Amino acid sequence: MQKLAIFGGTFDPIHWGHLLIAETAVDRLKLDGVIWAIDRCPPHKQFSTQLDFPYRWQMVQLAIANHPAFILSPITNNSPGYSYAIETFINLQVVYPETHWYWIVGQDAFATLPRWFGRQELIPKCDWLVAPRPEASNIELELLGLSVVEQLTAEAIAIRWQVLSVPPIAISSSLIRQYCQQQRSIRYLVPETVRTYILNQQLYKENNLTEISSDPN
Ligand SMILES: Nc1ncnc2c1ncn2[C@@H]1O[C@H](COP(=O)(O)OP(=O)(O)OP(=O)(O)O)[C@@H](O)[C@H]1O
Ligand SMILES: O=C(O)c1ccc[n+]([C@@H]2O[C@H](COP(=O)([O-])O)[C@@H](O)[C@H]2O)c1
Repeated sequence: MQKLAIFGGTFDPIHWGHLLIAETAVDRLKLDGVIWAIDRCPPHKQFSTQLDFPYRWQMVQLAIANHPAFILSPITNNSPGYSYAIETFINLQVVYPETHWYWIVGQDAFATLPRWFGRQELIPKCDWLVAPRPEASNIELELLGLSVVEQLTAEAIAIRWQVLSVPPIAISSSLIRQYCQQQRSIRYLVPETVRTYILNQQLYKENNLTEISSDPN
């Protein structure tokens, strides 16, 4: 049976931290692939603040090009409204049957897991790989794990999770958006193809979003 991990996120924009997490998962868990699932409309973030989906999709595509184990999710037509992880999972299960599933989350997303929509169905079906945020200590992560397990146990949800040991990397999408707004360099924070795309499209410069034609739908 093949082993696939889903890496879900807003990816606004994708950065080297994301790529290193996914690479570490492939390497450590001997995965056959990582599926990059971009949330069209994340339920926990204000929709109006996201860069339009086609831009984020295009940047992920550029960043993962030529990596044999990285797959851009074929599910791009999330139904109207919020993008829920459970929907992504159900759709991917149809495309990839006979799969042992993993789900990659950063520590901050892991902390919200006990509130995810459809968690009763989703959580037991995946092995959860948790990437620590660089500022977190081992003790903090352990305590977080205990808290998440306790909250889920109260709802009779069983979870299998483990820490994904990633070299700490203090890059976030918000840092990159901030640097762009301040006209600071983002070289070496994102892949060069992504940096060029951001510059050419003049992204993250407040109120200057334009239509592009690469929407996969
Ligand atoms: N540097 C990092 N270390 C560990 N996990 C990370 C890191 N950057 C992102 N993640 C995780 O990757 C997933 C997708 O992240 P997301 O697309 O929201 O990027 P982000 O950098 O966290 O964005 P923002 O700064 O806008 O919150 C989330 O589970 C998040 O916790
Ligand atoms: O489905 C939900 O209810 C839900 C609520 C909050 C976050 N998530 C997931 O959390 C992951 C990280 O999301 P983000 O937007 O913080 O990058 C991604 O896989 C989302 O699908 C999912």
